[in-house]
Amino acid sequence: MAPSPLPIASPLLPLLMAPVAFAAVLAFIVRPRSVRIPIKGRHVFISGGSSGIGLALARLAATEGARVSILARSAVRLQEARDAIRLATGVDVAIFSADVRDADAVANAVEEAGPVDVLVCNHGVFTPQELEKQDLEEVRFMVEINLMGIFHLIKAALPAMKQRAKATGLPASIAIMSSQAGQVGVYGYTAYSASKFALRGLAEALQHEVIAHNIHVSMIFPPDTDTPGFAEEHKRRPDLTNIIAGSSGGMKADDVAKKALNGIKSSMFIVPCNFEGSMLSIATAGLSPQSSFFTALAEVLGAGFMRFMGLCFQWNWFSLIEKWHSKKKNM
Ligand SMILES: NC(=O)C1=CN([C@@H]2O[C@H](COP(=O)(O)OP(=O)(O)OC[C@H]3O[C@@H](n4cnc5c(N)ncnc54)[C@H](OP(=O)(O)O)[C@@H]3O)[C@@H](O)[C@H]2O)C=CC1
Ligand SMILES: CCCCCCCCCCCCCCCC(=O)[C@@H](N)CO
Repeated sequence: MAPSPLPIASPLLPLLMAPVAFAAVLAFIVRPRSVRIPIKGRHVFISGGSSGIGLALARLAATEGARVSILARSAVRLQEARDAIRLATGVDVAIFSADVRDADAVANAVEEAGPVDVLVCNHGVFTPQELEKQDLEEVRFMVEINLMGIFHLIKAALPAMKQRAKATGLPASIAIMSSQAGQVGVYGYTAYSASKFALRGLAEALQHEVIAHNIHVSMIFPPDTDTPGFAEEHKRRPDLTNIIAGSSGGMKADDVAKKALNGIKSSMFIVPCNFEGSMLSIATAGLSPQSSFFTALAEVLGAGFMRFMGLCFQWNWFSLIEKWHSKKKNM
């Protein structure tokens, strides 16, 4: 008679079962539950939709059959964007000229546009400079547009979004454009990084408040992206900002738009855009919501190693800063 395999297996069994049990627990606890957010036939409202990443997103959403509204300050650039999107897709987008710093103007535009299903808060300004050299006016400019402007948009759109989500039974989305400089502070970006980090607190708290209304919040974290805004920024960016931002590979606006829209559709809270961005997102996962089991697993298993990688990057950056200063002294 063959010996029973049980006596050998029994001490090993719990050991083998532990990872499976852990994975099951993780799959059970991830919140909010992931949903698919449809784009076709829905109203997508994009601030800063007349240029760069916002324009690429507007074009993509129009291609996918959404009704698209874009908002920005310059009426001329809005008209040009509308023409370019019509040429590329045959679709007409609605345009709204308003400054996001003006809460009333934003509320009027949002009301005129009609209830929104997917709100993309994408507008933003970036004028890098060492804080000591930067005027407070410029700091205020960035905070007022990049942070307060987002509050104005969300406050204006939320009531009708809630009603619409309830009436249609379809999940809605509020997406916020941050930056990798909103995950790690970067030389030359004191005001910009502050304005972008702040959005994370806003987004995490907001997700708690709107989940019961079937609204999902997404934060998008692009690296340097080839856009008209970036071309302007690049002219005046301090050397060290260029070097440190270069740690993450640059992207095209269309590719960022694709990543962003896919992230929005699968209701991801954190949406990284490139490989470095995925590492950065694991290293800075903190207490953010996570609806993907696989990403949650990568975060839990990768935490220690990614912290180590983060320290290596900081070591590198501080060495570069030190070298840059000693080179300047010798010149
Ligand atoms: N390009 C990059 O390297 C990166 C960009 N980002 C972020 O992505 C977003 C888009 O950037 P990008 O496409 O490069 O920017 P662009 O400068 O190319 O476009 C910015 C858009 O925002 C609008 N906008 C700016 N200020 C206001 C305002 N006060 N009121 C209303 N609309 C406004 C602009 O229109 P108008 O001027 O007519 O108002 C324009 O449509 C920003 O939030 C930026 O911080 C994040 C990481 C990297
Ligand atoms: C585990 C560790 C992972 C490490 C990877 C780190 C890479 C960080 C680089 C920071 C890049 C900041 C770009 C800001 C772009 C931007 O917002 C401006 N162009 C303004 O628009």
